Amino acid sequence: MKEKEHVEAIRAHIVRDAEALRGSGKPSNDYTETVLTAILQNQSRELIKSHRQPHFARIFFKEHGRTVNEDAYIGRFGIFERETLQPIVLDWRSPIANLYYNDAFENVSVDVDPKHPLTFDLERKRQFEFRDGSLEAFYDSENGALIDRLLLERLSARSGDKLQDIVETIQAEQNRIIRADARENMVVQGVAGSGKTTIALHRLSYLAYQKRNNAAHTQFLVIAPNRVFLDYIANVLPDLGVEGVAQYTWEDLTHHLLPKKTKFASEAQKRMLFFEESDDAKRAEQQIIIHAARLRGSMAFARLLLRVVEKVAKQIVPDADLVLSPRHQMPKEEIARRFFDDYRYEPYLKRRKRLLDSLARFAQDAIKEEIARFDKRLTKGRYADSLEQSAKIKAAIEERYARYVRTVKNIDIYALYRKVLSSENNVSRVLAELSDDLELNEQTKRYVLARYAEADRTLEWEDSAALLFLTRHFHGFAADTRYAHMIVDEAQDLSAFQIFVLTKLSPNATLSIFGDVSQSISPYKGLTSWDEVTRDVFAERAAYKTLEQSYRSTVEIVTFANRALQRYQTPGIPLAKPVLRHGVEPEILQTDETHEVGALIELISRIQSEGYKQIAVVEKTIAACSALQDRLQKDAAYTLPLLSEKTEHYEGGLHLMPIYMSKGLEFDAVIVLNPSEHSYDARSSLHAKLLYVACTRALHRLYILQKDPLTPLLQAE
Ligand SMILES: Nc1ncnc2c1ncn2[C@@H]1O[C@H](COP(=O)(O)OP(=O)(O)OP(=O)(O)O)[C@@H](O)[C@H]1O
Repeated sequence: MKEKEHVEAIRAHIVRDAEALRGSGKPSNDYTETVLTAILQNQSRELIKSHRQPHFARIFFKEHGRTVNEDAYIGRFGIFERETLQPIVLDWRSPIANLYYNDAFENVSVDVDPKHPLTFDLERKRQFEFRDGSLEAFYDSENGALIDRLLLERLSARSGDKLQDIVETIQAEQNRIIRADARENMVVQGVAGSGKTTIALHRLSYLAYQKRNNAAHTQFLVIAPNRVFLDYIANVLPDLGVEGVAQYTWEDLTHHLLPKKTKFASEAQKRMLFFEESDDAKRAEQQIIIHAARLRGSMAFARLLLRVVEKVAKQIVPDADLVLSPRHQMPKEEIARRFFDDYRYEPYLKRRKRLLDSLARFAQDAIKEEIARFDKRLTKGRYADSLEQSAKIKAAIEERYARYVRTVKNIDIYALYRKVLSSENNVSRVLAELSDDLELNEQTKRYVLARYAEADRTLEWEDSAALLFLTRHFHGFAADTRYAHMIVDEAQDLSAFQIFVLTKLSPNATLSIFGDVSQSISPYKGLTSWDEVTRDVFAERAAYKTLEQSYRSTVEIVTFANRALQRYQTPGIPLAKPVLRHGVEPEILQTDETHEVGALIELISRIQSEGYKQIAVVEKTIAACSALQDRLQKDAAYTLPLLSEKTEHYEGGLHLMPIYMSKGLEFDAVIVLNPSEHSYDARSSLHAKLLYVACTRALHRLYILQKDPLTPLLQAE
């Protein structure tokens, strides 16, 4: 059958099937029926989505040991004959679809049945091009070259308003990550634009497909850097057929899990200290702040806290018997047994509550029995005496009970936390594990001790991992945080301790962690290498994978961005390799103070006239952004909307933003404003990384608008 006719035949099937599904499944109180209805509704939604483009590829293959040649169509969603269960189109996530994504053509092993992988030879891959729902053309490839052609075409046509799915062009190295074993934890280090965010979300879709018949195992969590970013990725999961994934920023998750509303200091001031000009005094202060942050984000600190937790837990149970009457006593061993054995699956303060409840029942029984005993001994007519005496018995037991209960210690995790960090011994011990620099350790110790001695000092985000850790042990986490799998994006901004806390969120969850340490641009937090995560958090049991190809930007832009980074390359982390998509060389435009505003407006308008809509104008700091906004308004009545952490919704378009807000996003064109030698110090790896992040946000065009001499960081060597 010709391909066009085949598409129409599939569409006719879709219409029939969707019609049949419409009546099936009804509201019910029965669990099985409810699940079934949800599955049918889901199938119906997928069929409707498939109608426009039922498939995007076809593969021709032969299984080893068999003589027949086979073929299969691959689409976003599987379509099958309902009676015979014969596939018409295979879901891109199905095992056989692996043949399409694999770069080899011969001896490709596929886990159709995980216990017996099958081996195939691939004869051809066919790709289909649909335009506005109509099949325009198809191309065959016997060696993979064609796949590159489609990839280049897709990347050239890409516009960065919202992240999109890439099921047609997933690359082999990305496919291996998407399909990695769900039972395995994974750390992925990928250069800027290597598709980390995209494949993280495709991985969730793949896992959801694998577990599609088991609703209890499809609870997923995505941790992303900010709300703008969550908006940016919002469309991908629904497009990939995954609904209801919990999505949090670290900040939102922290507020959700802590036992009470806690105020954390904003990071604005700290960012100023690092991003504005530095002198020697400021640099010294920065070192101490970085070291104090490392202390609180380290696994050495987590280990110290665990020891503290175990010690404090022992102090909750009094070292004395509960004696309510000569006949009603509970030995301390029994009380400890209840606390440490009977309730061992509960967090400590829940155990404490259960213990107190059980002691209260014991006291009530004691009162009843002692009064009954007294009543039995009474002779007739002494009713008034009896009442009086019963009240006395009750009061005496209650008094003894209350006295005992006062010795069952309660724990305030906030006070405990401050106490831990007000102890010279604790702080010195952890610092000594982190660094041999005695002077720096000493200064940091003094800084930390002074900070935590003050009971009303506002907490910082650096404290959040420890507070969550204490919450978990003493209060427990809310029951709605049971996940099968968690995706952490931009994970270089989290500390090892934060990632460790995430591993403790759900008992059996696994994590896929994506990030790029070359984009660690918050020196006071985050990771500079993955070692502490792979070694201390996962005890070397997480798979470590790297992605080196950069797909987002043109060769010219990636080469330019690499200039900044190559001086400060993290050992073991390679520079980005661009996919062979060429474009226009980045342009460095000269201007001066008087003409800067006019030049910027003119440049924006030139870019827009070329058809680009997603444009970022980036400055180093939020203060510089505000100053520019004012000047544009005053000098030219020009409004340039600002993207900041206060932005609630992101719809794309033209924006001014500090570089740290652009992280994770992408734009058709990026204008970097005045990266001078003054504002981007060639001796600062932080400044180099900031420029790297800024430049790698651009898909097609990069401009530098320069009024002062260009920083050496962006000059050709
Ligand atoms: N296989 C692919 N096919 C088509 N486009 C791709 C592919 N891989 C990545 N891309 C595109 O490359 C761009 C970068 O992807 P993404 O934002 O996921 O990368 P990232 O590694 O998270 O980047 P960064 O760390 O710089 O924020 C996106 O436009 C994405 O659609």
